[in-house]
Amino acid sequence: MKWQITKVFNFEAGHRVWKQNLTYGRGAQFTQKEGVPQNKCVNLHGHSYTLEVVLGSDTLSEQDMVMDFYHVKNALKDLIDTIDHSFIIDINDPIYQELKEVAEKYGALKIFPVDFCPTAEALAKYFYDFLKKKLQEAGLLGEVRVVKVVLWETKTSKAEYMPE
Ligand SMILES: Nc1nc2c(c(=O)[nH]1)N=C([C@H](O)[C@H](O)COP(=O)(O)OP(=O)(O)OP(=O)(O)O)CN2
Repeated sequence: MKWQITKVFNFEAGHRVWKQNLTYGRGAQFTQKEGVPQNKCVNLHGHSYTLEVVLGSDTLSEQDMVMDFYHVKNALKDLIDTIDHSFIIDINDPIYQELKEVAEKYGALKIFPVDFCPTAEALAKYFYDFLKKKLQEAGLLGEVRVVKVVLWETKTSKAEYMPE
């Protein structure tokens, strides 16, 4: 890709990494020396997320742009507005049904159901797939590619999704 542009979005959301288990699995050997760690991310908690979407193209439009940043913003606007101040929850999470009932009963909990454990990695893929589909529907995929999506969960932790 000759050109790449990046648009940054910020949103607040809660989630819970219900699959977190620090006692086994990939990398657990680095943690075992600390004793039994707490799986703190299984708790309901929130983040000020920063999302970076990178679009690329080998050509510029008649306006000398990969795509106007304004259009990039609008392609994701509805999704960002929906996920902002929501609680992202996996429909396979054992507490999903009860949380859904609480949300319906009190109306003070906006849930954003997904069908994966909402890690930074999985959410980065979610945004990537969403934006790629938008470009596809607009007939733009031949000219413009989603190069990658970066999702910052905290100031020290981010995930990147760049499948191609
Ligand atoms: N590979 C991943 N690991 C973890 C994820 C994730 O999405 N992908 N998520 C979490 C939690 O959601 C957590 O909130 C963030 O974890 P962590 O970076 O450990 O947070 P800290 O604030 O404790 O980090 P510091 O090292 O203190 O900056 C857990 N793991």
